Order: sequence, then C-alpha cells, then structure tokens
Amino acid sequence: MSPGRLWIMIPCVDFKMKTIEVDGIKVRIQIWDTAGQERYQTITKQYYRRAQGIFLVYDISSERSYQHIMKWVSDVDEYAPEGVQKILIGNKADEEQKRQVGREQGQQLAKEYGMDFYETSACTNLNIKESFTRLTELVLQAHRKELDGLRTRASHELALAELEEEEGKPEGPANSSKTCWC
Ligand SMILES: Nc1nc2c(ncn2[C@@H]2O[C@H](COP(=O)(O)OP(=O)(O)OP(=O)(O)O)[C@@H](O)[C@H]2O)c(=O)[nH]1
Repeated sequence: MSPGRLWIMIPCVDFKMKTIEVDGIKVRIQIWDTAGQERYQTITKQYYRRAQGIFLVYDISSERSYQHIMKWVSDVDEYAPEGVQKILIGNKADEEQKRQVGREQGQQLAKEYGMDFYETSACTNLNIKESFTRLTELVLQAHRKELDGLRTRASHELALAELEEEEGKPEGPANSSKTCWC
C-alpha cells in the first residue's frame, strides 16, 4: 500500500481499468463489478448512477439467475442515468452439460428489452472481448455529440496554440529588416 494514500476496500464492488480499441480509437474504460447479493443492494445501487454502460449478467446454468434479470432491469431503470447502454449476458457458456437457460430464452429476453445479447465464458474467453467492444461502441455512439464537440474544441485550441507559437517566434534575419548584427 503506498504511503499517503487512503484505500477503502468495498467488499461488494470490484474495480478494474482497461484500454480497448474501438474503430481505431483507444478507449480507457472503468469496470465496476457489483455483487449480486441482496444484502449489498444499498451500496451497489449507488454505482448505477454514474454508469454509461451496463452488462446484465445471468448464469446459463441457473434458471434463478435468469429470473433475476427482470429485477436488475427495473433497478437499472430506476437508478441508472437515462440513456445508459445495456447488454444482456448469459455467462458460463462452457457449462453446456449444466445448462438450464436456453440460448433462445436469452435472445428473447434481450429482444423484449431492446438489448444486444451474448453468451460468454470467463473460462474460455468466449465473447468477452466482443461484448466489451460492443458495449463501448454503444456508449461512444450515445455520446457522439459530446465527443464531436470535444474534438472540435481540441482542434481549435491546437490551431490557436500553433498560431500563438508562430506569432511569438523571434523574427529571423530573413524576415526582418531591423535586425543588424554588424
Ligand atoms: N465454468 C465457469 N465458471 C465461471 C465463469 N465465470 C465465473 N465462474 C465461476 O463462478 C463463480 C462465481 O464467480 P464470480 O465472478 O464471483 O461471480 P459473481 O456473479 O461476481 O458473484 P457475486 O459477486 O457474488 O455476485 C467462481 O467460482 C468463478 O470461477 C464461467 O464463465 N464459466
């Protein structure tokens, strides 16, 4: 632990940062993995507020976790900002022999809520990169206007800085008749 820093450990929230490339743009994303248990709800709901994209994850080997998705969706609608992007995930796709939720059930639920859907596996890496890239794309699309505004402002500021640098340069002998070294 580095001195001078206060670390607050929150047992029900895991945090990671990752950089991924979408359409040639490097995007640094913050990932907050909140616990599913009921007893942590008061804390975990606080994290919905600043989310731009949310994965709603169930376990394909647990019908119960699939049934829970409806509750997650209503919580997200209540606590997350308007326009938050959502993707439905059926995880543990490697556990085919234990499957309790059909792929079509996942697709159907995602369709009802207007979400994209992926079956993933954290064990085999199935669709992990794809689903993260897709959610990032959706968030970027939703924030396109802001992003375009930022880009325009940045290029204006760059042009201005170049102009100021140009104007601030001491005039060389070639472009000044006042300079005399003799
Ligand atoms: N076979 C398989 N096991 C997985 C997969 N993803 C997670 N697990 C296992 O499932 C268990 C629970 O994983 P967690 O990541 O703690 O699940 P969680 O949903 O974050 O759990 P909570 O934080 O309690 O909500 C662990 O033993 C993992 O190793 C997967 O894709 N396939």
